[in-house]
Amino acid sequence: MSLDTRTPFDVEVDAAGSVGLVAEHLAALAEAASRAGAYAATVARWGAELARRYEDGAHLMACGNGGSAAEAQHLTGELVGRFRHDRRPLPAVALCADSAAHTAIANDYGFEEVYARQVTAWGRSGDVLVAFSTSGTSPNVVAAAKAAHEAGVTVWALTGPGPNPLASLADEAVAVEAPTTATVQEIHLSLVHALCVALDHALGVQPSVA
Ligand SMILES: O=C(CO)[C@@H](O)[C@H](O)[C@H](O)[C@H](O)COP(=O)(O)O
Repeated sequence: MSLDTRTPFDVEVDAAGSVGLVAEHLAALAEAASRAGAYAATVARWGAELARRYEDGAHLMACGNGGSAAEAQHLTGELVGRFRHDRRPLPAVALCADSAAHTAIANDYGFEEVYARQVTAWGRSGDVLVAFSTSGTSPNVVAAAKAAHEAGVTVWALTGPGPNPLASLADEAVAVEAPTTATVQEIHLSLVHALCVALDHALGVQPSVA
């Protein structure tokens, strides 16, 4: 076992050495965010469309890998729970969250099928699949989009720079122009919140009066 012999002073020096890298990361985010207004019209339309579909009894599914799996769960958490203001729970499922189904499908049919099979199980005409992939090439997310179309489910994709296979396959896509996976993910998270803003507006959700 090796002991860390650094003093608190050394650690401060190390931290100072990374300040430039941190600032660079944040500058890339600010730069990407400054261009994200270009996605506003699409996300606002998705919010209004989702509200209309929820009124008709539709469901939302979301999927992605790694950080994008977390984005998928973040979105469905906002919908089943709430965003800024109290409202009824909205039906939404993150397909990455069922570990038993996920591992069984991966084990028995292959990893590419983990989302497609769940989309086929749950998806009904009029539902929406929100598919996250920073590369737009993840085979399991692309397969989910194909399965969605076979089931009459609308696909909205959030990806990194286009063109990419998922964006091309989706009914509509926001292909975020950003230099790294991390920055694309950070803009995707903002767009998840923006979608909730648009949805709640379309549903007429108001701050509750205390
Ligand atoms: O979060 C990160 C990197 O920031 C990683 O976990 C990343 O999400 C994974 O490498 C994913 O497998 C990438 O897949 P995708 O976004 O290209 O579909």
